[in-house]
Amino acid sequence: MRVRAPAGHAAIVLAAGRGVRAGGTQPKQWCDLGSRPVLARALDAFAGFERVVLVVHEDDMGAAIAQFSGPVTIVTGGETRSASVLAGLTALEGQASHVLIHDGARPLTPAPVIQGVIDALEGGAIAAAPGLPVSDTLWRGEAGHVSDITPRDGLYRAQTPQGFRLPEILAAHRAHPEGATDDVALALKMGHPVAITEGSEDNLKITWPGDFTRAEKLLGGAVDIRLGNGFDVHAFGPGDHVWLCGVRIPHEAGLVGHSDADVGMHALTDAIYGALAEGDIGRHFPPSDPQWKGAASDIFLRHAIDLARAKGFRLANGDVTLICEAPKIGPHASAMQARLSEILQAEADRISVKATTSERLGFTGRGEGIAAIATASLIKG
Ligand SMILES: Nc1ccn([C@@H]2O[C@H](COP(=O)(O)OP(=O)(O)OP(=O)(O)O)[C@@H](O)[C@H]2O)c(=O)n1
Ligand SMILES: C[C@](O)(CO)[C@H](O)COP(=O)(O)O
Repeated sequence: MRVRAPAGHAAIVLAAGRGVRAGGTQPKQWCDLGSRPVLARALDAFAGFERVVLVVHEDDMGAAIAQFSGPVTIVTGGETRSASVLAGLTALEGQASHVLIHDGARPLTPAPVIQGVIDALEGGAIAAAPGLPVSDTLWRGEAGHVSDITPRDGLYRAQTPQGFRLPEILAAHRAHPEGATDDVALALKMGHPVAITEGSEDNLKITWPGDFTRAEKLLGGAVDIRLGNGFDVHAFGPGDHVWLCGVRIPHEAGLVGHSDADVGMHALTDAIYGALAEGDIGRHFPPSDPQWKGAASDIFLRHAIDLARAKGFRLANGDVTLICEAPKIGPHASAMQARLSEILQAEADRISVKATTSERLGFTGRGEGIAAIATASLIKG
């Protein structure tokens, strides 16, 4: 489900905290969760909003501009969460009717949670925020012992995004510079009713070190993995070298093809297109088009990986098998691996190049040409 953000609704994503409780060498929102920063994931949820204000610590301004500028307005936060919210609200003053205020430390907010807040505001609520009814018994503890039981009826765990009419929540923050642990508290101090919308257990806030493991488990359940295969053949013809996986190898014959006939790179390119359900090289670079005559095949491979990235995927690994009697591939395999990993901008240990003969059987066995098969796996996120 995609969030439907109405015109006039803006979002503030808070990322100016230092994440002391989570520990680590950098604030939690800048740490990777499933290979993307927590903060990038938090921002993704608001991609459908016209205006998004990202509030960061002054020390992180450079990194924020490098990674997120463009659709997002970036401002410097304050000493406390409330001070950071006020910085975000001030940047939006007069520019939106409603605002959703979200913790940048909540990377997995399901779309229905955000939509529920929007719907309540659209329905006329001044303020609305997601909560989860408390389901455990609540103790008060003193010196390691239970001293009292707090009745849990009517108690909720508050989540974000918390949504408000912008003028009202801005006035609330200005009237209460002492702040509060959330924005609902300030709306209540101003006497505004706050509608409770449906929260989600998946909408966790990374607070403690163990929360990363919980979030990774949740993410793992939703991971989108694609596999593709590719197969290609080129016949030998006149020449004194072949191109295989981007490496020029002297040989007693050349390979015949419209491009440079790099059979290994073609198979890997088709594997990536296959994983994306995007056809094959012929669809993107028609052999009938004279501009690809003699082309270096890295053009095709770069196009395939760029397409994968544009669709939000990254290469998990690629594996190419060349099938021929000659030339011998072994002495060149690591150069091929290095060249492919350079083109794909992937670590070398994600790229494999190997070879086999066909035991002198068939067209490869008779030395009439070279075949290649390849597999590529892509992961979203
Ligand atoms: N001065 C602050 C403090 C907090 N936040 C943001 O508010 C959200 C919720 O705060 P919390 O989980 O408490 O984050 P930290 O303050 O970073 O954590 P800690 O208290 O452990 O240092 C986070 O996205 C955090 O970056 C902020 O923008 N400005
Ligand atoms: C706003 C909040 O996420 C709602 O649960 C929470 O109050 C923030 O708590 P913090 O630990 O003070 O950041």
